[in-house]
Amino acid sequence: MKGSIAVIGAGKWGQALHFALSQKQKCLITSRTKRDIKNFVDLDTALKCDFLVIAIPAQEIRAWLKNNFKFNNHKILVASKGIEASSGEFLNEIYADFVPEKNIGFISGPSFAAEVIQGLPCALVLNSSSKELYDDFEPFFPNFIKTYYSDDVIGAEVAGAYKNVLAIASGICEGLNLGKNAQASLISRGLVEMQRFGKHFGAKKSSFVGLSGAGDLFLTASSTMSRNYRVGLGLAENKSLEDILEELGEVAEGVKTSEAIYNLSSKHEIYTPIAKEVKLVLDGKNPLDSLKDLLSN
Ligand SMILES: NC(=O)C1=CN([C@@H]2O[C@H](COP(=O)(O)OP(=O)(O)OC[C@H]3O[C@@H](n4cnc5c(N)ncnc54)[C@H](O)[C@@H]3O)[C@@H](O)[C@H]2O)C=CC1
Ligand SMILES: O=C(CO)COP(=O)(O)O
Repeated sequence: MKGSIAVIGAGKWGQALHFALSQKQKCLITSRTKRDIKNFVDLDTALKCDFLVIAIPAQEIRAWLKNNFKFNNHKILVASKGIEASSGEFLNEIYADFVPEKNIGFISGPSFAAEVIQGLPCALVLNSSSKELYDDFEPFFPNFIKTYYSDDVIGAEVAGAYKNVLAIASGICEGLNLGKNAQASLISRGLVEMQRFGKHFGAKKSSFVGLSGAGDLFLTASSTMSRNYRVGLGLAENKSLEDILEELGEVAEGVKTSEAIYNLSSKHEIYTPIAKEVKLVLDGKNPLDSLKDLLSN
């Protein structure tokens, strides 16, 4: 189907992107389980589209690609934010086994699905080594989403994944009533930390002070609308991770991504104290001890 577009994955973000991409043209959507959404189709029909937007959780992507995907000259935008914990691979590395680099881009920037699905204003960065891919996708987006182009794929990947881990830390800080000073210091130190981590993998500094880095971090690390922030609040209340995730009922990418960052930082000897403490708390360390270790001399 020439010029046709489909969203794969009908979770919160997939549905919000489907809403946005349906404003100017018909947009199909598919998911593992059938949903009562306009223009819902089966996977085979969706895969016949030229343009795909894939919004499935980071840890599921490799298996999904292996079991379901056959490249047919598609142009693809990846909407997920995370790092695969089992391998430590960034999403662009996973997709590289299935899709040529010039055919793929990665969405980043501050964008709660709950606001996008109401048509509220939002700015997104479409990151790809191919400006042509950006030019192809840009006309699909509605007026309420302002899009920017960046070629810093790894910068967007690191920023989008890392901010989820920092949102957990910030939620812990809030839940422990440690105050706004402590929270602001965690968030700003987190920004420096994610930039240091990203630099190691070739990310550009500018991505961290823009929408993909500071923009998404400030949003996610300061709002109960964020699932990752709510994980932090639950940890501060000494709830078990199992209970927190069951209550959430949606993906919180920071949980597995903290493990990936911890392992990558150990392997590459990168100083990432906040991500490390988040991993330790998720493994059972007392949250207050952890925040004390981060915040006191
Ligand atoms: N919700 C939001 O505001 C935003 C989410 N994202 C990212 O988008 C990704 C998806 O998040 P949400 O849609 O919000 O999560 P969600 O928890 O609402 O939905 C996840 C969806 O993925 C599907 N899924 C899970 N495992 C699958 C598998 N093995 N194969 C196929 N489909 C599978 C589920 O059926 C569900 O429809 C995450 O990486 C998240 O970080 C990015 C920006 C905003
Ligand atoms: O990435 C997001 C907003 O940009 C959504 O964050 P959460 O997954 O923490 O809700």
